[in-house]
Amino acid sequence: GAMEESAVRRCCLGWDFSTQQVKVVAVDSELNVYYEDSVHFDRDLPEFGTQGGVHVHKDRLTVTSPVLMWVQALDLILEKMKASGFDFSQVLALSGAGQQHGSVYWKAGASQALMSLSPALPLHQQLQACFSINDCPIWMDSSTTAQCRLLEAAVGGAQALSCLTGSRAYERFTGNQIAKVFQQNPEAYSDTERISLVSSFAASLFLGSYSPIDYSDGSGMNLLHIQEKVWSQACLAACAPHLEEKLGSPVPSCSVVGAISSYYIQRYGFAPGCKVVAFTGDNPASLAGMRLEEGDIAVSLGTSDTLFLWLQEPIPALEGHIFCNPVDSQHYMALLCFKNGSLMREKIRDDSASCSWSEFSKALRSTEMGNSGNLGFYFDVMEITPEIIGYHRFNAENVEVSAFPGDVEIRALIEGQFMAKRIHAEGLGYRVMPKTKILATGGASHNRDILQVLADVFGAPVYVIDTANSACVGSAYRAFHGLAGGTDVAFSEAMKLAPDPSLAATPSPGASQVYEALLPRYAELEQRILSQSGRALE
Ligand SMILES: O=C(CO)[C@@H](O)[C@H](O)CF
Repeated sequence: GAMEESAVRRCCLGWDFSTQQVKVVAVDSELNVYYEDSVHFDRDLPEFGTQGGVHVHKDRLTVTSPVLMWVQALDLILEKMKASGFDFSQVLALSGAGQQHGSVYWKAGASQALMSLSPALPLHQQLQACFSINDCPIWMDSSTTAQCRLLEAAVGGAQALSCLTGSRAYERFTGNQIAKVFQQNPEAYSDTERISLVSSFAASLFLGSYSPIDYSDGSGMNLLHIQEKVWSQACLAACAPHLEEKLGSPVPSCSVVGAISSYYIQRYGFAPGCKVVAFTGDNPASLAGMRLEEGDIAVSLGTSDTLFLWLQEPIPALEGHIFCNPVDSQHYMALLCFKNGSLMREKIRDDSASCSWSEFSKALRSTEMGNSGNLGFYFDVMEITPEIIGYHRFNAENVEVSAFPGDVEIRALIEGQFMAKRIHAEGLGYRVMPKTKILATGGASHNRDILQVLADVFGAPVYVIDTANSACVGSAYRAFHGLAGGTDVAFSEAMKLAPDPSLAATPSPGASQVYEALLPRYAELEQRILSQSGRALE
């Protein structure tokens, strides 16, 4: 009735400034998502001429996005929300996410403009002259290989940099991008009073002043000492001069960084006490949205497969990325990317299951766990984890063979993909625990027979979750967590009202015996293939 409709619906907002769009969700105090909206850069802001939200430059290595497009997208989405009658006065707090690694360069004097925004005007008209670089480097850029080599050399090599910052040097990581800006555009660099990540840039828009960089997204820069949670002086010095003063000090990801700027109170009707909780990277925010807990692992089965790990004691390596954990600042998270994901599964489905997923599933059901000792490695494109390409099949005696029968091939592909995931996750310090849950998402997570193999290989139950808005939802959850007291309250405690994921598969009896025997063989054969290709670990 009328009372319910008009009843106070306190909420938190979760934002996502991603590569292709700005998205927002409203989550009520029972942790239900009841509103969402989005602005797509290509479709809604065509004057910027982006494709997929980005500009790929002629050198095909440099990839940027216009910062004023992100600013204008926020104007648009707030106008859309206002036009739809969204009641901003009910927003208790907001947080958000940004595509990782991208960097925003605020021009000297910009903080004045941020602090004195006129509520009569949209943001983009007032921030036009606030950026020393208008085309921001983003995660798809791969033009900084030289800067990566210099940074690794400056700290004693790739493994040393990984121990210090959680990753070897990667072209997209922000420190290397800042180094390139300093080297190629020194005037712009010296005219820069503040450098933000996309996440802390977005938070700054809501704050009306510069928001600090959070530990978790800051871990994606090759600059933050992830154990000490301070900028590494050696990394800063190797990238650019006077960098620390342009970055400001990093903060725990659950920090309340301030109250919303009066600009939003006057222009949109936000409540004066609305809090801003530090924004973070889209992947850390997704970990929060999936409500990953200690011992859990999230497997996103997409074009490439991505693992989200919760780590207590990370083992930095030359593959994968370790970040400070966004919801527990004493712990860590890791990302591991496996490039041969669904495209590889579809290829084997076409070649060995006559293009049919039901034939594919039948083959999995008609073959035994362990595949009678047959093992396969299937990489149509150069794999990232580890760097292997091609098909490699071995029989129970570890003899390489050129082919398997169709159904053996199908099980060898799926068992191999999941054994690789477990082996490389454990290489970063992940350990399956009695309370471990595997959260599966993405296309292949709709195939129950594939999930059964996942449960068997890990010896843990598999749950299916929907992660369509996970970065936004995770940001709204983090806003509630920040409101509830952040570091003093366990995130899982703040999340106890959220809906539970649905159980999809539990390990078959005898699974752990089968894979405890197979996993070391798989690891050994992987090393054999690597050494034959001259890429084995020393
Ligand atoms: O580079 C990445 C993570 O390291 C991507 O997932 C970006 O965060 C996507 F925005």
